[in-house]
Amino acid sequence: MPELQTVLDEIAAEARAATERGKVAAYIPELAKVDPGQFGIAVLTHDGALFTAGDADLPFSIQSVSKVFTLTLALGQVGDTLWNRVGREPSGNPFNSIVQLEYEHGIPRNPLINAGALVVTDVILAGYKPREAIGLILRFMRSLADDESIVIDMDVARSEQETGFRNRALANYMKAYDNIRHPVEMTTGVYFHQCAIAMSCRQLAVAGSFLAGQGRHPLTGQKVVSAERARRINALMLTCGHYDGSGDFAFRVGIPGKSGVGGGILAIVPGKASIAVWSPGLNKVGNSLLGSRALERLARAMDWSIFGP
Ligand SMILES: NC(=O)CC[C@H](N)C(=O)O
Repeated sequence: MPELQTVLDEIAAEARAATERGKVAAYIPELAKVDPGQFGIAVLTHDGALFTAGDADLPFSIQSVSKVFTLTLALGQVGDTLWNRVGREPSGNPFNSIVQLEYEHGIPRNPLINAGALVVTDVILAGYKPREAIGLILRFMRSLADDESIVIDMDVARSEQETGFRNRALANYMKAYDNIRHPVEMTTGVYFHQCAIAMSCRQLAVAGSFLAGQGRHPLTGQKVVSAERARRINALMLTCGHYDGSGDFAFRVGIPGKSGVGGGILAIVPGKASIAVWSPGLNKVGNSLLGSRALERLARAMDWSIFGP
């Protein structure tokens, strides 16, 4: 087995030299300003050792990677009753698709597409003011990353607030089926802020590590969720975490992963490691182009695919 640090250094060097880098998300104007030349990667192994390469300490907009963490929070609040309001099947559709909702009567396919994540956020919002729910989510991220310096990028939140008509459409549609219980502006407002949390690869790899450790955080020792819940969240990440690119990601990389349009991906090697990679340029289905490639290369080099060598 090669040295992990050597593999990461090679991957970062290749990424730096890559000419084809994908396209940054432009539908959120603030994200369109991000320099596509950046690349970072961080790996936290099960024994608590951290390895990084490239721009691993630069904060980026975590966007839909936040959906894994809000799902964890919502399951903690309402348990399996969550599944009355959201499904557990891959969508085979783009992350912001609205068509399926009509066929399926306002119940989103899974919690990792926008419609499902809006329901999850609506669940978290119960009993709180929007500001309190945003604080709850941010504190959860800080405690998991063991880092109080994590903040929300308010320019990104505002930018999405100003342009997020599609997400409002999804929320309104589900509200017609009583699957959004708060005013649409409240639920979407909290959702835009959770997406605008800024974190580095290092912080994200640490934050997600409980999913690699059967629910226990390797650095803080905290039991975040049961082993069963960690396993199930990983299963959802594998089948749904890359939208209509989930099959291809499983085929190429072979581990649970969750991407965001900021170009970040959190990937989990159960029992072995938590990985965060970031490169802002996206492929056609909205997943980080170089990030996906880096994970493919890393999983192969370290023999990390859950499907075998
Ligand atoms: N795939 C994503 O990262 C999408 C998140 C983004 N905030 C949106 O709702 O459009």
